Amino acid sequence: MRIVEVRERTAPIASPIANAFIDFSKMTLSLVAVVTDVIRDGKPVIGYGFNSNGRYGQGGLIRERFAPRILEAKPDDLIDSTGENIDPHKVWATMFTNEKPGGHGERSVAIGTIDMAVWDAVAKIAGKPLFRLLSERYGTVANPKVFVYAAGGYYYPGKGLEGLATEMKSYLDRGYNVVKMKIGGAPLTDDLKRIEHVLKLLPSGCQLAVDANGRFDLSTAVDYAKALREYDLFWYEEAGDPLDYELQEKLAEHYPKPMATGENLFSMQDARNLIRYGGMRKDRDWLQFDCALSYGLVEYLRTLEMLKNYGWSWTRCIPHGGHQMSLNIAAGLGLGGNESYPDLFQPYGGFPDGVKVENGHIVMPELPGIGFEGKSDLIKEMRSLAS
Ligand SMILES: O=C([O-])CC(=O)C(=O)O
Ligand SMILES: [Mg+2]
Repeated sequence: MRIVEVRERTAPIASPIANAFIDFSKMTLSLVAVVTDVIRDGKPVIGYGFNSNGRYGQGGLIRERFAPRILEAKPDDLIDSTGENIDPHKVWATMFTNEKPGGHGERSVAIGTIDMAVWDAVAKIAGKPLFRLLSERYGTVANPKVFVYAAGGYYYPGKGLEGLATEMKSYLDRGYNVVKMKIGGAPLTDDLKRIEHVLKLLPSGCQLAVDANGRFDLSTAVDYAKALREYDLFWYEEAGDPLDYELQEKLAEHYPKPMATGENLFSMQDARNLIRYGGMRKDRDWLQFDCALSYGLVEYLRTLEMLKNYGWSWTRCIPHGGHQMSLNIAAGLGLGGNESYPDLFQPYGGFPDGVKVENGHIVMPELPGIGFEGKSDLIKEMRSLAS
């Protein structure tokens, strides 16, 4: 068996929203199809992948470096010991040929996108949902019930407090019990009004998380911490620059409640620096590393191993990105849950058709691969790339 083609298309996911650092008016992503010569139900197995929002499409890197390396490799160098399936670790090593360590840049996004498509193909060839394949391979107990929270609450031109309240209420109406909103794009006093407006409408048992998208210096992060610690927030996310581990560590002195970060750490080594030097507390803080931005599941497995070695439970991981790949990892390997964008970045985010959120959880359907075939608007886009 062999990989016969790797296709990429850069697609828009633009919207007028803004967080504290960027707007999404020109946002794109890469959609990838990995075409194999394995036939299932009379058709070649094709794996699909895409990168998470926030880092733009990676067509240049994929076309110039990573797809050619896969296609130039000897087919036997990419398959596993059964001879009947692709070995994602070997594909990863092939993509990483002649790449220096460190300075990860955005090649981690390009590789992560192809890696997603490879795992989709591997699970389809095995004829099972990816989360079942992962639990079998890595000795974990699969749990198809996954915690999900609703992310949104962006700064929208013209959207006042009422617009924010309507949005948050609509997430609660759809079964979520944790909702997330942006902070740091307005002065502290305005953000506190926005937060209090949302807190007022949350029924008991529901919680709010806030996300500053790396906007603050230490003193602003501390000012926010002093105000935010008066509330009962689900978490205070990405207060300062994602690579400023000292800021994160010092902030903990002022914020005894849960914090979250990690979506902009793109390698096991960066994640390890956060664990070593960021003062993150394994009894309450949350880790948001997103495989689709950070070299894929092959690297995420290394990150999970690192966490285990530092005594962190995988249940402290709730990845960024809101894609079905991380849902499978959560269900298969026992993460704490996954992000979800009920109304944003469609058709890429979300769940297979018919999957409902109940009391903040979804149940994974038993679809082969990652499950993209179960989401009709998404698979239509994907098939249009492959055909
Ligand atoms: O606004 C963004 O870049 C997305 C983000 O931080 C999140 O989903 O946590
Ligand atoms: Mg975030």
